Amino acid sequence: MAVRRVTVLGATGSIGRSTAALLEAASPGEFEVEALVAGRDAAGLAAQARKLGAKLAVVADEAALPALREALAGSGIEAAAGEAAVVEAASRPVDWTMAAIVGAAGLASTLAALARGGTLALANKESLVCAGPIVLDAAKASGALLLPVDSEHNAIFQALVGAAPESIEQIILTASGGPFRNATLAEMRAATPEQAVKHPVWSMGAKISVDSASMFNKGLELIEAARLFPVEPRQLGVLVHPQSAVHGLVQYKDGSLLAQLGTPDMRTPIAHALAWPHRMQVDVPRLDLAALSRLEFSAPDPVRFPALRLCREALEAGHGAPCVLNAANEVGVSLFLARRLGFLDIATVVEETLAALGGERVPDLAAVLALDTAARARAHEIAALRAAA
Ligand SMILES: NC(=O)C1=CN([C@@H]2O[C@H](COP(=O)(O)OP(=O)(O)OC[C@H]3O[C@@H](n4cnc5c(N)ncnc54)[C@H](OP(=O)(O)O)[C@@H]3O)[C@@H](O)[C@H]2O)C=CC1
Ligand SMILES: CC(=O)[C@@H](O)[C@H](O)COP(=O)(O)O
Ligand SMILES: [Mn+2]
Repeated sequence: MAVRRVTVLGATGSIGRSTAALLEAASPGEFEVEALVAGRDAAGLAAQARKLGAKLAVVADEAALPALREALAGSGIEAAAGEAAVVEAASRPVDWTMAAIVGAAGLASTLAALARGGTLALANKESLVCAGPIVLDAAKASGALLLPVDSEHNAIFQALVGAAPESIEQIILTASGGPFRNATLAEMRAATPEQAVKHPVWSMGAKISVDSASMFNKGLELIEAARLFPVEPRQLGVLVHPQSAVHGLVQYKDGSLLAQLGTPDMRTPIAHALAWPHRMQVDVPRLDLAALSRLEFSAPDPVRFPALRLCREALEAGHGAPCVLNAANEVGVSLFLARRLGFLDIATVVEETLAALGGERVPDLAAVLALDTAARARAHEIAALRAAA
């Protein structure tokens, strides 16, 4: 088989490291790494670039360039920094790109990779949420193949293969319920960042871990699913499933329910996207159904987890509402992690920012970026008022 060239955006993060582990475990000559991109972790990026024999390593933060250069000295690996360098790295010709930068910060490189063509394995759900039609149009224009890596969407993609849209009755996303699945509202009000990032099942970056705790992750995933799959919002459902063994389900109109199961390890969906349409050997622990013995499912609690309602409202409102919701949530999460906002206030900041700016139109990328900036500013103002109250 011909060598496949790959680029990893967000290489030093949780998804990036899982992707690197698969590339490292592959047979010699199977993959060639073109570029690795990170935010500011120069040491982690350089170590990974050396291990994988990358041609280029890029940090978004220009202040991290001297450290990156020093860490790569003598390796022959090119080093670069800044937002333009990130986009240039994403535009370089490769067969496969992993988009795993966290947040709307990943949008420009996701679009650059799609414009170039090839396969884009998408973990960066925020880019689909804040600019869904623009991302999908970019894939269509270049003929790029967009494969979902988010575990639920990857599962649904697998359960949908070969399905006619009219045969689908419902798509169900499973949710672990996060660290506060059984917490009281009072406990959630007093929640600390340490408690919120302690996910009961998955090992992930801080932002998505907080999103899982608030269930904004599942709400963002509802919007992501509406962008990716040929169904109406009313055909999308969420079930809390604490074991996280079933990742997603498709209910067909003949009564069949198809699901994808596996141990909660992101190497499986990443490998699915890396090998598609084939399968590759992955040495993750196998799901032992007899040991698990029981699979539980329940409806999410709308009172403790208003995020699902807010995300559904933004999805129904369309236009700029998902962009505003995403930006406000990113602000809320970062303030919460910095101990400047209460956990439950994240949803309040999102709701109030949506009420202020959710009706804006976003005809093009410039409008999306302007609305993202405006929503962040408004979310900061709202959060400051809450902190002062
Ligand atoms: N982790 C998981 O299991 C899953 C994650 N996802 C999605 O995948 C994405 C990544 O998540 P995760 O890996 O957990 O996040 P992490 O926080 O672990 O990693 C984020 C990565 O993005 C880089 N980064 C941050 N800001 C920038 C920037 N401005 N420009 C370039 N790179 C940047 C970070 O670099 P640095 O290290 O230098 O800060 C790091 O490499 C998110 O969108 C998340 O929702 C989806 C499903 C599962
Ligand atoms: C692994 C993955 O895809 C995450 O998005 C995961 O779903 C988070 O867990 P929650 O179900 O708790 O949001
Ligand atoms: Mn997910």
